[in-house]
Amino acid sequence: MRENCTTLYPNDKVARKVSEYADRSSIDLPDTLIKYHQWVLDTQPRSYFTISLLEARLLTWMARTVGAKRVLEIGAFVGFSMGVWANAVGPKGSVIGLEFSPEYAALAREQLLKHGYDNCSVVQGNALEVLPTLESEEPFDIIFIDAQKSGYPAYLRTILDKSQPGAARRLLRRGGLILGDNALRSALVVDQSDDNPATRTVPKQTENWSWGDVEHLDEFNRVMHSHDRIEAMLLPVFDGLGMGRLLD
Ligand SMILES: C[S@@+](CC[C@H](N)C(=O)[O-])C[C@H]1O[C@@H](n2cnc3c(N)ncnc32)[C@H](O)[C@@H]1O
Repeated sequence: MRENCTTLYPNDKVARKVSEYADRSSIDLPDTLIKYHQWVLDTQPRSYFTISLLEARLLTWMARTVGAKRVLEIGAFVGFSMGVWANAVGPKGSVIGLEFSPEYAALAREQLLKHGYDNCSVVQGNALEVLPTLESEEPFDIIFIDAQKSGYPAYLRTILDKSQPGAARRLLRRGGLILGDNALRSALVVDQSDDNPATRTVPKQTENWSWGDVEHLDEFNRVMHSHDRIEAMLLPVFDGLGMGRLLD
């Protein structure tokens, strides 16, 4: 490498081929998860909310690598990524998902069961209020943040506050993972100039998103990187996956 730059792929065509190749060359997912994903694509107007199958493979691989048995997801939508965690932790593990929308929460509960995952529970409510009051008997091994982007810094603060070393009950275990999806948001966090086509294609304001949220994602990434209790890695694939390991 002549300069310190990780150029991912030269153009979209090559990137698509590489993504499909990586998909075929990565950890297998059970048919039931493939069908669940297809159900989301076929039935949900906001199917773009859900993670890709390649990201599902990465999350499965990570969960297995850290021996995760308990996963908390913030922003469950219709439950597909909860199903991914449920498959990864196995029937003796458990997954809790927080979801604001009563309709999505109900669909998530229904579809998780329909696809054979009975080790999941969905808590309906505003995760900004639910997370600080969540009582967990055992700490989680992984917390996956995938709700409204403006909430990421607050979710991170709460996780750290509620995971104090030596506390009788803590949210995340020592060595546990904090994962933040969409940490780069179509690269808008890094580049909002005309060079970035997302400045023309990403809407300024939707139900769960406004351009001002870029600042909150940037704050999340900065705190993940600079906090002395976290070792961070920001992966520039998918829509940016912020990853942090809790050190104490
Ligand atoms: C990107 S989607 C999650 C996708 C899901 N993790 C998946 O991969 O299938 C974000 C979800 O967060 C939910 N959400 C937004 N704000 C929330 C909040 N304050 N508390 C809980 N859920 C919230 C939205 O209703 C939406 O379903």
